[in-house]
Amino acid sequence: MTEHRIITSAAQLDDEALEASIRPKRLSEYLGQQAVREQLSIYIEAAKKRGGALDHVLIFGPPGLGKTTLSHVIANELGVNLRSTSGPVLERAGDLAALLTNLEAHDVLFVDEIHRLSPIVEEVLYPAMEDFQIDIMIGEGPAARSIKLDLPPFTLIGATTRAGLLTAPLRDRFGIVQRLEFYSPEELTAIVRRSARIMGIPCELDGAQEIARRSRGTPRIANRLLRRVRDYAEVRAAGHITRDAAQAAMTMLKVDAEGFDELDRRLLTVIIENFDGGPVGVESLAAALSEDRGTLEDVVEPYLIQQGFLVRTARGRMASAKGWRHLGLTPPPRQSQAADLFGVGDGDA
Ligand SMILES: Nc1ncnc2c1ncn2[C@@H]1O[C@H](COP(=O)(O)OP(=O)(O)OP(=O)(O)O)[C@@H](O)[C@H]1O
Ligand SMILES: [Mg+2]
Repeated sequence: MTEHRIITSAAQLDDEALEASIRPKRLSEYLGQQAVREQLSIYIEAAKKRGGALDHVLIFGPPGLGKTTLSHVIANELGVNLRSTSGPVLERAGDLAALLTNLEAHDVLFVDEIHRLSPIVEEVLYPAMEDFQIDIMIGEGPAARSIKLDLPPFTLIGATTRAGLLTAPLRDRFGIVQRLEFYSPEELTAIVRRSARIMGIPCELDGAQEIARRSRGTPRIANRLLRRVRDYAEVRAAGHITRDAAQAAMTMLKVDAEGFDELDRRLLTVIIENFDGGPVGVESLAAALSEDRGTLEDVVEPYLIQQGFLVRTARGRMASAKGWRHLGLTPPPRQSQAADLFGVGDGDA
């Protein structure tokens, strides 16, 4: 059911054609993420000056924040090719070896969902990352022997929503680690305006702001909401995205003032009504919502936690006082104290 969420941060098919034209290609078009951009621009320039490959880069953060985009931007800025694959696709050691031996000097190999690499493939990656070498097995049985192959110096860019699931030896081999943060409403406003300009949609500042505020800190959601608001505006508002048109469209889409949709509200409601506001374990919560645990942890919770509607404690999830109030409920005294004052982090709220 998550696939049908208008504000889902997972990629959807109908987005793809438009995405290609909207997706930033240079660092200067990559809005927000100030710290990440500053650091990377220095590392990229230094690598170019040295005439060497950029150090390996690990990018992590919730879905839709721009990990894939940033990887392409890095390759563009370096002026090299990007070869793309993903953890689950690389089933055998040979799959990775084939990719690696086809790289040109200083190319980028992008591995999406790098936390899902199989252990065998990961073993091949270690010497490749460290010494630009791989061991290949030739033949089978008693006659089999392994030969060492030299690789051109390359840059591995790994992306993941779950940095915590990476093995330590893999994590340690990345010289540059960048965490993407949720975007501010101002940054998202700039992203919406840029996308609208590229798509040729007249969009007023307060229309863009309204969309930005409801985008859960996520550019992918901002761009998706923009397209749906455009549809609405074309039919009801002469194609012009104003604040009123944006509000009306999002009311129709059941995206509320905080940018929450049914699933966000259902999650808070279930914690409050079924579990007295928590704490409740993620498994019980997933069962009560008939949702996949991974979806809750990767897609739904991070924004609710970042915005302080939900608190993760050692004993499970709790709705904060803000969470109660969002649903129009009065938080019990215990809730407002425990969750808001002491609940942040792993304390025993
Ligand atoms: N910094 C940014 N500035 C402008 N647009 C952005 C930025 N980051 C992402 N976007 C837009 O958001 C879309 C989603 O980004 P992207 O696909 O890179 O996310 P992701 O982090 O790789 O997500 P996933 O975890 O699902 O793979 C992009 O197609 C792009 O149009
Ligand atoms: Mg991606």
